[in-house]
Amino acid sequence: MLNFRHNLIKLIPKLLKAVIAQTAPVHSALSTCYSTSLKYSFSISNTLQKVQNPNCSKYGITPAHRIHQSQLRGACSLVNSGKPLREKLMHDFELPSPLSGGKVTIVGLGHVGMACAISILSQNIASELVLVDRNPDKLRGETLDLQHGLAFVRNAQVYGDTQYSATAGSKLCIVTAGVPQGPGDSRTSLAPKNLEIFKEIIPRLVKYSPETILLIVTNPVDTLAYAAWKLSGFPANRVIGSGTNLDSSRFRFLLSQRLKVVPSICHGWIIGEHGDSSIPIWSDASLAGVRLRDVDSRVGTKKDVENWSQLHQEVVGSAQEIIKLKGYTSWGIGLSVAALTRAILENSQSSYAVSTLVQGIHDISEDVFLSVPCILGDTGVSRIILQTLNSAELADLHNCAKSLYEIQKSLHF
Ligand SMILES: NC(=O)C1=CN([C@@H]2O[C@H](COP(=O)(O)OP(=O)(O)OC[C@H]3O[C@@H](n4cnc5c(N)ncnc54)[C@H](O)[C@@H]3O)[C@@H](O)[C@H]2O)C=CC1
Ligand SMILES: CC(=O)C(=O)O
Repeated sequence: MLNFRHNLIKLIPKLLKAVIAQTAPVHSALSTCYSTSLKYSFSISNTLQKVQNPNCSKYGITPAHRIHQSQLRGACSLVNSGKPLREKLMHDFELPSPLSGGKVTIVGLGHVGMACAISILSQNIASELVLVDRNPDKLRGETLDLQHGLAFVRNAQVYGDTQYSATAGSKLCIVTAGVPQGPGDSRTSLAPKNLEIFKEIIPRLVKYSPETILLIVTNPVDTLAYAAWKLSGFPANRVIGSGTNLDSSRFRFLLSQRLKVVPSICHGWIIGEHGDSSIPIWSDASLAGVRLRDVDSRVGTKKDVENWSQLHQEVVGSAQEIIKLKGYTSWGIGLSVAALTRAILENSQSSYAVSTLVQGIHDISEDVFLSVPCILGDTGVSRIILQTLNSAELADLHNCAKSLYEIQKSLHF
């Protein structure tokens, strides 16, 4: 590299002569050789692999020194003192692809949207985060606030816009926009209002990112995941509700508290509807692979003297408890969504309880979205795990499907 740079510097007089005498494209190529030789130790060898400009030979430059003009466009500015500082500081050599595959949009910058954003950013999951909200002041404020922390995370771009064109080419669109529950409100009571909001949002996301995956968080999440599926016209694998991933995580936390271990080694699925009628699968609950029911078959049943089933009641009551205490829930769902986002962007093929179209699964006849363990990757839901459910669990799941179907029938999509 050093020898080569030395040789290039020796060529400078010839190059300058050529620059003055010749046409614009050649000028650009040659003056780039000049500035490159003087200013940079950056990848000259890389440049030479791509050299193509045959005109260089006219000026006594050997084929090895030919430099493709397009690779070096902009470097002329380095010899032009009238150019902006940015161009004096840097030569745009090979700009990153605008569509890196890691572009994520979040619509709705309330408590939940921002918790999703900070969880995704701080874990370096997305390379590009686009924030959308209908409130322009909130949008600008939240965007600036996040941008001011970007020096402390791995390279990621964050920008906000009220226009959906900014979301174009998103790999994943997370929707948290909508009316939240107040104390005492049920999730299902939000359905009519949030459906109207979805009628506005979903077609716009689809217009600009027709290949995206939709991850729905707004409540009632199962009904709205169904709505997003209908409104988008997407195949079902590309519409996911955050579902009972949060409920399962709450369950694992509570198990860990009782067992006095960390949540990551406690396993247990909560399936069905996110919220009040969710279903705990006690038969699968385990500590580091040891099933609780293999140790005590009464766990989670009415005969259980230790009352482990209380944990599920606590899961069901969690949201209202937090809403009463702080007004809203945010961190748990933010981290849950970040985990789902990572699985999709990294094509991890890991399993999560998320809301998906379950028609035909476990003999469910209704076209409803409910949570079951799903494998997630870059196609969205790649597989649904067919759990071994006992008759009571199956009956609960069928009841869930029926009640969701009734709610859907009362809505106008
Ligand atoms: N699935 C889950 O596990 C959870 C779901 N949620 C749900 O998430 C939703 C959001 O909750 P929060 O963030 O607490 O509410 P919030 O009121 O703090 O934020 C909602 C945001 O949506 C925006 N918005 C409303 N309509 C919009 C539209 N048409 N276009 C763009 N932006 C719009 C608002 O301007 C606001 O910034 C609620 O439905 C809530 O029930 C909340 C926690 C957990
Ligand atoms: C609000 C809500 O759905 C939750 O935190 O579970």
